[in-house]
Amino acid sequence: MTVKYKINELFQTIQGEGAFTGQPSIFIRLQGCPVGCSWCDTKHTWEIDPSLVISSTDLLNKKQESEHWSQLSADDMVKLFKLQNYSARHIVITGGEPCMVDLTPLCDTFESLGYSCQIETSGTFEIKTSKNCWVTVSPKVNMKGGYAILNSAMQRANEIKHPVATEQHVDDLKALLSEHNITDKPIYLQPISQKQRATELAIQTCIENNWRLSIQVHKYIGIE
Ligand SMILES: C[S@@+](CC[C@H](N)C(=O)[O-])C[C@H]1O[C@@H](n2cnc3c(N)ncnc32)[C@H](O)[C@@H]1O
Ligand SMILES: Nc1nc2[nH]cc(C(=O)O)c2c(=O)[nH]1
Ligand code: SF4
Ligand SMILES: [Mg+2]
Repeated sequence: MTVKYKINELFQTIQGEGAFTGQPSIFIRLQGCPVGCSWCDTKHTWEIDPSLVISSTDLLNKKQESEHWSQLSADDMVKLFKLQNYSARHIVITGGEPCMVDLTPLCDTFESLGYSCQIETSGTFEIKTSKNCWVTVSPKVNMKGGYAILNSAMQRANEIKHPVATEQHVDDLKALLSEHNITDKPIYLQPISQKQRATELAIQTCIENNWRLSIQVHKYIGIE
């Protein structure tokens, strides 16, 4: 049976975060996340309301963020890329929390067509994806949903991208890296909600630890 995914948004833009910043990318945003980060910038993806299903045409025509979602297979999505004349060759699967479902069939389909894949995940669900998929883990410590970071997610990560606003967030990250024995992965700090204090803290902490800064470039230049 063909797997269908719950999709909140599908659009083409420039990756604004982490190691692939600047890369033209097709974004696929899955519906549903139980993790409950108080500062989450995509709260419209949290609930899966069966009464809010829309067609793929309405999905592509969304003018603003909403809790509406479409049910699409990998092949449906490829047809939409063609319909939209997307030229990006990199696909970012985000959410919501994409790792609540098995992403392997999705990434396999895309990779068989020559696309490269990346997922953005909180590290609180087992990561099921293709071997070559680039995995960005943005670990979520002590969030309302009560989920824990999985060691398997920390080990699978190709990069760790940690949102920060306070010293506590930095301490949480250091403890996590030490607990999971992470010594050789690229670490990015991402200031929460473009706040000046958070940005200053991230800059200072990156310099002290030889980590990298990820500012959400798309928000500064006003693209999706
Ligand atoms: C919206 S999440 C979706 C994917 C997944 N649930 C996760 O948390 O990684 C995508 C990225 O945005 C980051 N993020 C969410 N809200 C943010 C905010 N207000 N400021 C900075 N980064 C934020 C997350 O930490 C994550 O790296
Ligand atoms: N341009 C752009 N880059 C992004 N990188 C990660 C995003 C996300 O919401 O997961 C995101 C997003 O929403 N837009
Ligand atoms: S895990 Fe990701 S999508 Fe879920 S609440 Fe946190 S930032 Fe938002
Ligand atoms: Mg975003």
